[in-house]
Amino acid sequence: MSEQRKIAVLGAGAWGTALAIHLAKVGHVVNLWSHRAEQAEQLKAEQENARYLPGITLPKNLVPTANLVEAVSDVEAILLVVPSNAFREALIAVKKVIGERSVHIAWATKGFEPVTQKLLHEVAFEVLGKSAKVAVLSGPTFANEVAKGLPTAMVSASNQESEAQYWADQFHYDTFRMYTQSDMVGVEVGGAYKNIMAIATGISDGLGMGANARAALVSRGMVEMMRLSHALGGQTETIMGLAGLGDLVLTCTDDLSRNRRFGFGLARGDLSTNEVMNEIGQVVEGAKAVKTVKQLSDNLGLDLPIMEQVYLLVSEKISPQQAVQALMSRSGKSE
Ligand SMILES: NC(=O)c1ccc[n+]([C@@H]2O[C@H](COP(=O)([O-])OP(=O)(O)OC[C@H]3O[C@@H](n4cnc5c(N)ncnc54)[C@H](O)[C@@H]3O)[C@@H](O)[C@H]2O)c1
Ligand SMILES: O=P(O)(O)OC[C@H](O)CO
Repeated sequence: MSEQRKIAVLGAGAWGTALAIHLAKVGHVVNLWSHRAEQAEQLKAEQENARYLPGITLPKNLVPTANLVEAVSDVEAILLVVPSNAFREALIAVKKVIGERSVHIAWATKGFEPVTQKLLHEVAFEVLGKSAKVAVLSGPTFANEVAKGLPTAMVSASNQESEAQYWADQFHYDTFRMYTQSDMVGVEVGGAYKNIMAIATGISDGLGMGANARAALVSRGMVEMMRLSHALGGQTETIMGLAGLGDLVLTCTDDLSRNRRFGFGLARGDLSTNEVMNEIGQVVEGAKAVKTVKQLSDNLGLDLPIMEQVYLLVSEKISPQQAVQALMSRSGKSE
């Protein structure tokens, strides 16, 4: 292990808790912040996050708290794992506490800022300043598997090589590999777009469209991801890696994915978008991301047909059958 560090993880949902468990297992001292006081108390009393990761004991060197000042004031690194819509608010609160102190900051949130359509590194630079030490952590990672210590690989991306390496060093473990990257745009587009494609494959599988259709959605979904990444300044090769193809395959093919299950729910055709969301009871980032990407796509004049149908379906403008019909009736073209 690298030297023992004191690290704060902000956000005590499934992913924040799993990452905090991992960092504690590596040997770091970890403060896990929840924005709900009763949840922090429950985590302390039960040594378990019963709602999000039942049956997994929290290590002793993981300290739950609902006090943000307590959580971040004497740590050398902060990892944000709040939903994308709460990202800016959480970062502003952090900035107020740390002031000009130099702290390593990263996030494992996947998505765009819904109101501004910005990628999260753009939000981070706005709040913290262009020279801030920041990184984004992404890749094919179900919280439950990381919390159980199953083998996992991720990427740590930063415009400063030393920052990407810092986070890779803190996470490295015999069950965990963290690759470094410099393409924050590509990594963030991959993490946000795969959720939209997971909704699409959930719908397709929910309708019983078969394995051929699922494979077609995954590969054409990757082409859409590349188009958006390229248009926003990301590199095509990044999309071939863990944060693109890797996460696309994971989320589109396994029912642990909430976005995929959300698609299944929509395919039933008898529930509203909100009703399906409530049934899932956890963050479904793809439902927010598809609205952002639709606006970006219109502004940039991109051809993203699968995203377009997911958008119409999530917005309750068409039925699942109409979405399939629209995709299958498109004119032929070269691959
Ligand atoms: N669960 C996974 O396997 C996984 C893996 C990789 C990335 N992610 C990403 O991590 C992010 C968080 O997902 P999750 O799985 O932990 O979600 P979750 O639904 O399990 O939990 C969300 C957490 O966010 C908290 N929260 C809600 N509003 C908040 C606010 N305003 N301020 C602070 N906290 C707030 C909730 O109390 C809850 O603890 C998402 O962007 C998700 O895409 C999740
Ligand atoms: O459960 P999902 O669909 O939010 O996916 C979780 C992770 O992002 C998978 O990498």
